[in-house]
Amino acid sequence: MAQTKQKPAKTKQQPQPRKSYSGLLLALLVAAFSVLLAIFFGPWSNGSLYSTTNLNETPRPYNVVDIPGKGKGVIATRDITRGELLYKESPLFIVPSQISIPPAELMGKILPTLSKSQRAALFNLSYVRLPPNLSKADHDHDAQLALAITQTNGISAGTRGVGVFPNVSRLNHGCSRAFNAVYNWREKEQKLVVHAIRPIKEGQEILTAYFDTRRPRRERRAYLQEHYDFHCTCAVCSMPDVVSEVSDDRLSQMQNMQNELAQWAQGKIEGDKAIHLINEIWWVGSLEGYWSQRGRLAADAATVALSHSE
Ligand SMILES: C[S@@+](CC[C@H](N)C(=O)[O-])C[C@H]1O[C@@H](n2cnc3c(N)ncnc32)[C@H](O)[C@@H]1O
Repeated sequence: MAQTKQKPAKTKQQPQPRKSYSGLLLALLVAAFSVLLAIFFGPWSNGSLYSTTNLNETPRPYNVVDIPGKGKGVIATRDITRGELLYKESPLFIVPSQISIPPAELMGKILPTLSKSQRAALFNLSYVRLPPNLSKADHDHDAQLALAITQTNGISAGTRGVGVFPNVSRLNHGCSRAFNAVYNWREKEQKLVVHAIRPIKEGQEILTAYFDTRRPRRERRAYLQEHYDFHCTCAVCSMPDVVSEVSDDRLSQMQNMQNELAQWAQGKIEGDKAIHLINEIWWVGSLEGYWSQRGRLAADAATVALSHSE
C-alpha cells in the first residue's frame, strides 16, 4: 500500500477568490443540499458526523481470518451500520515523503526504534516483491523485508508521509462499489480512522480501496498486479464483460469530470460549470454505487458557491 493506499492523494483544491457572480443563489442551494446529502452519505475526515463509539470499550465488530486466495482478511461479526467507526489506529512509524538516503537504509534506521512487540507486529504483515536473491544471512535482510512490508501496507499519513498500521493493514481491496470502508488520516490526533461507507452484513468481508478505482477494469487490474501482486476478482471486476463495460464508462466519466472540476481552482472554468460537474459526478456515482469522496464533493460545492456569492 506504500504509495497506493495513500493514493488518492486527495489533492485539496484551494479556493481562489473570484469576482462576484450573479445567479449563484441556485448554486448555494445546490451546495446546501449537497452538504445535507453528505451528512448522510459522505465520509468526512474529521469524523464529527460519524458514530463516536469508543473502540477501546466496545468489542470490535470484526475478526481477522484466513481467506482463500487473499491471505488474511477482515470479516464482520455483526451487521455494521453506514458511518460506523471501525478502526482508530496510530502508526508503528511514518516514512517521510522526502528522504535523502536509500529507502532500505532508512528502514535500517527505523527498525531499532521499534519495541519488540512493534517489530513482531510489523514482521507479521504480508508483503510482495522482496528482492529475489535476498538471503537471511544478508546484513540488510531485515531492512529489505521491512521495506517490502511498508510498500505493501503503507497508508498515507497526511503531509508527514506513509505510515504502517498493523491492524488496518489486514483490510483487503475492492474496486468501485465493492469496497465498503474508507480510511482517513486525522492530522490533529495523528491517527488513522476507518469508517463503513455502506451497511455491511454479518459474515461479509470489510474491504477498502487501495487507490482511486475510478478507471477501467483493465487498468485497475494492471495496477493491482504491479503493486500488490494479485489479480482482482472483486465483485466489480468479476462482472460479465458487457456489464463491466458500462461500469468502466461510468467510472471513467467520473474521473474525467473530476479532472475538469479541478480546473475551477485555476480559474479555467466558471462556477456554474463547476456546480454542474459536481451534480453530474454525484449522479453518475449514484448509478455506479460509488459513494466514496462525496464529503469532498459536497465541500467543493460549498466552496464554489461561497466564492461566487455576493
Ligand atoms: C495490505 S495487504 C492486505 C492484507 C493481507 N491479505 C494479509 O494477509 O495481511 C495487501 C495484500 O493482500 C492481498 N489482497 C488484498 N486484496 C485482495 C483481493 N481483493 N484479492 C486477492 N488478494 C488481495 C494481496 O496479496 C495484497 O498484496
